[in-house]
Amino acid sequence: MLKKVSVLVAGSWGTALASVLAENGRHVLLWARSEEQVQEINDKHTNHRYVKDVVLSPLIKATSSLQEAVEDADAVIMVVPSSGMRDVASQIRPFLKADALLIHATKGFEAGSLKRMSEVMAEELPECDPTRFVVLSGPSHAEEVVLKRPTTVVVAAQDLQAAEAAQDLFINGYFRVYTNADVTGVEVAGALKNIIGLGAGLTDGLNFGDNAKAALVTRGLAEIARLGTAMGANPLTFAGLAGIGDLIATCTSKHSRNWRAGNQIAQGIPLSQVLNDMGMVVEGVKTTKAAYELANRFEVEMPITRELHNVLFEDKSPRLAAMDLMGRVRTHEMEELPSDTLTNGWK
Ligand SMILES: NC(=O)C1=CN([C@@H]2O[C@H](COP(=O)(O)OP(=O)(O)OC[C@H]3O[C@@H](n4cnc5c(N)ncnc54)[C@H](OP(=O)(O)O)[C@@H]3O)[C@@H](O)[C@H]2O)C=CC1
Ligand SMILES: O=C(CO)COP(=O)(O)O
Repeated sequence: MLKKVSVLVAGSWGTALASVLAENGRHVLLWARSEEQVQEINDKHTNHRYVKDVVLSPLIKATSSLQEAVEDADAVIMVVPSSGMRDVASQIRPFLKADALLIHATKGFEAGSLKRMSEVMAEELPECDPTRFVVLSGPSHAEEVVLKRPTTVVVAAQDLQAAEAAQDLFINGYFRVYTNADVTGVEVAGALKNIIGLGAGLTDGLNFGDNAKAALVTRGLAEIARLGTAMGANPLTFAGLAGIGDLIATCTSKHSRNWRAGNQIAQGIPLSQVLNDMGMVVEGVKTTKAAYELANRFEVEMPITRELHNVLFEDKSPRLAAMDLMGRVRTHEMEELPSDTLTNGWK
């Protein structure tokens, strides 16, 4: 039985996941970095900056002490942005129980090392049992989860028991949790969908229309699956909730910070201003750079990622990027399949 459950940190998604746990009758300890936010959560049961107009369950208690949050915890849910994962993981190392269930819900890679979040956690928490690591991902905007709107996610772990423990912890009538064994696929899909979400915001901002967005999502999925498979993922994972599911949620929703960032860039607002004004994490920007580097490392073709990289970091005009994508050398739709498979239909 998982008695003590903690969530790190009290941003939008951490607060939403804490609310699901509280709905399931769990007492949750939520780590927040500022004393002011801790007081707001404990005294007013709100977290206005990250989840507006929502009254939180009294079962959620906040603390600014990582030690208090993690010591003796049976399950720790890591929801820090990818840029802070290594630092937070190293800070909790002295306090964490070796057999704690460690679930992360972060969508990104570590900049520079290009490591997946579970790899970063494993490096910083060598005493922890790697079979207790779980990733939670899928189409799940915090704004809807805190309103108890029907949502589905997937939890992946090497070990079925760990995945099922995470499933038991979160599942309820509005939050349906599936299991999957493909940790790499679920992490890669969750990170890379944000690039396509940024692209969808750009596409909509340029009024390219529905055909263009359908093309972006479909061809985006093809290049996500191409890189993911090269990194060792099961290609079928990309047809699931962490893949196509989250692409749909991110590319069609105004809740998406990545979509909104792309949309604002299309209006000519500089990237630095977009990120500054958002006041929340936009993982897709750093992930575009990481995926561009991973595509080079694994020698995988990722034309949408490459063009977005050029728009975000090389000052290329989004219209020219779109023209260059449309003008690429003609190819078979399933170009990654072996060449005899590609020609089979014509024999
Ligand atoms: N929002 C959503 O709907 C979903 C988000 N996710 C993923 O969850 C992760 C967190 O995103 P989200 O909660 O939305 O982000 P928010 O922008 O809502 O909140 C960010 C939180 O992270 C804290 N933080 C920022 N930098 C660091 C750091 N270096 N170390 C520790 N904590 C830090 C902030 O603290 P402070 O306030 O003190 O600055 C804040 O609590 C991302 O990877 C995102 O992709 C996944 C699914 C859904
Ligand atoms: O991952 C998410 C929904 O599944 C949230 O997306 P954004 O980070 O773009 O808001």
